[in-house]
Amino acid sequence: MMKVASPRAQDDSITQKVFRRVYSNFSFSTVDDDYNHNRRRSRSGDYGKESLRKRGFEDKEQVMEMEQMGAERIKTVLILMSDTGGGHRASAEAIRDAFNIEFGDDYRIIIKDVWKEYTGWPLNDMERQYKFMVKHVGLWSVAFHGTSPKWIHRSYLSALAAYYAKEIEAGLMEYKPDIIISVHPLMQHIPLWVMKRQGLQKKVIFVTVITDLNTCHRTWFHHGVSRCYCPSKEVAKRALVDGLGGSQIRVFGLPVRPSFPRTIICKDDLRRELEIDSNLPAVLLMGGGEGMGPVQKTAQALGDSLYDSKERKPIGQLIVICGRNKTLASALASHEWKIPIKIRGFETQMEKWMGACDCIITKAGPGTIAEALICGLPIILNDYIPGQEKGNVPYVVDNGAGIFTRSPKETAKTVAGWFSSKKNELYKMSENALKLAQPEAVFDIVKDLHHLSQQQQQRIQLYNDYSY
Ligand SMILES: CCCCC/C=C\C/C=C\CCCCCCCC(=O)OC[C@H](CO[C@@H]1O[C@H](CO)[C@H](O)[C@H](O)[C@H]1O)OC(=O)CCCCCCC/C=C\C/C=C\CCCCC
Ligand SMILES: O=c1ccn([C@@H]2O[C@H](COP(=O)(O)OP(=O)(O)O)[C@@H](O)[C@H]2O)c(=O)[nH]1
Repeated sequence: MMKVASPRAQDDSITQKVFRRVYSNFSFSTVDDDYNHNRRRSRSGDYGKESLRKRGFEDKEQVMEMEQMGAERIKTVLILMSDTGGGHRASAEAIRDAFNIEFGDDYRIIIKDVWKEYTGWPLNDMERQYKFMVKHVGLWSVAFHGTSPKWIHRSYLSALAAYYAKEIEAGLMEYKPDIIISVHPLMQHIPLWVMKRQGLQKKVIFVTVITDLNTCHRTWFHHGVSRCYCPSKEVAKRALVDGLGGSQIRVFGLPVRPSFPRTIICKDDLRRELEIDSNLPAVLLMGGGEGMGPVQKTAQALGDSLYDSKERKPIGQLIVICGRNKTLASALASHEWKIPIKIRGFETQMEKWMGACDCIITKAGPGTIAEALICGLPIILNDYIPGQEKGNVPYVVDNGAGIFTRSPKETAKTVAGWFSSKKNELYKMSENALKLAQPEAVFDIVKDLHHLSQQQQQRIQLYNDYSY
């Protein structure tokens, strides 16, 4: 039977234990006492081992943690995501990698679907529900637009927050985060609600990194965040309209894994490594992490259009990345092909496959689009999920980085043209793609977060120094 959780009602819950250990500086006190304790510590001005031991902190772990608090201690960053599609994890990993590159061991990064691990239905099952809904696009469209009004999604999410408060607190606090980053549209309201109830809003920095390029859902915008990182001006405008302040909004771009801009290997080397023909132009065909969209029909149409039946030879080659869609991979593998083809499952080094190809065909997933732009790949968008992906189409097409068509035959004809008589068009679009790319976005985001974290540390220091 389900229980309605009340975070402060019970003594010695897991949450309280974790919460105290992390935030009460060993005084096992309330939040207010925590500040008093800091004041006492600050007055003494001494964090040496001996001094701590004299004060009764004999436990080795306690002494080490006390020492860390006085100095620049390692900060913990908790990134909240869900595998509803492949884009949220990709962005989370991008942020983690950029933190590591920029700040080394100064930050400990944890990527988690806290809902999945700690809560119950419907939060712990979002992947399956999302997969089901996007297969029935009409249903998704109703869910997406029907939940757009603030009063609808707010009240539902608040009810879920109250219901799972204890579990979510435990989930968040287990990792002792100094910074929480949400890269998911449904991970603002609930953690912020919990943080507010625990008085943690001033201690833990909470930011949102939006991973949709244009027509994103309004659940992304929450007034309680320290920052809302928007990937484009279009999203920033929406954030402003939704009432976020200018000081909360930053527009750096969509975070893409640093391996994309930083892997500078020439196409020939990549093709050798991936065992792709080095002379024929190559088109990459994919459909996000789940291998969605008209991939099979498009592959078959390309099998015809990239074969010159007069000369009896291929004019191009095809790489299909099916992601987690195993049915698609086996259907393609059982087909007979006249052109060179590679059929792959879920790939972990997408930058290599993109770097080895000359253009890409994909549904309008924001992650794939942002990565393709960095690789200078002209894009054929062959599908989009209604709602959040709709606006990605004009984002690409209006900027001259690609085209949109749902017809597999037209797609195949366009690629054949690009690989034969219309090479200039391909080249021009590649240039436009590179102009639109924002390879440094993820570094700008982590640098800004570092700055925020330093500012917060200074504020705490000031408070400790002057509040007697
Ligand atoms: C008044 C009529 C209401 C009708 C509502 C009917 C059913 C409601 C059921 C579910 C609600 C669906 C939530 C809608 C908000 C979605 C916000 C959003 O943008 O979600 C996108 C993500 C997936 O991320 C996207 O992945 C893409 C790739 O495929 C791409 O990368 C894109 O860039 C990404 O943004 O979708 C989800 O995660 C949805 C998971 C659905 C699981 C439902 C779990 C329910 C929990 C909370 C629902 C919250 C609010 C709903 C309010 C319902 C009120 C009736
Ligand atoms: O085999 C694969 C297929 C996809 N991706 C990555 O999954 C993400 C897909 O995100 P996108 O927003 O395009 O679509 P979604 O999968 O979320 O629908 C991108 O970063 C892809 O590079 C990957 O790493 N390996």
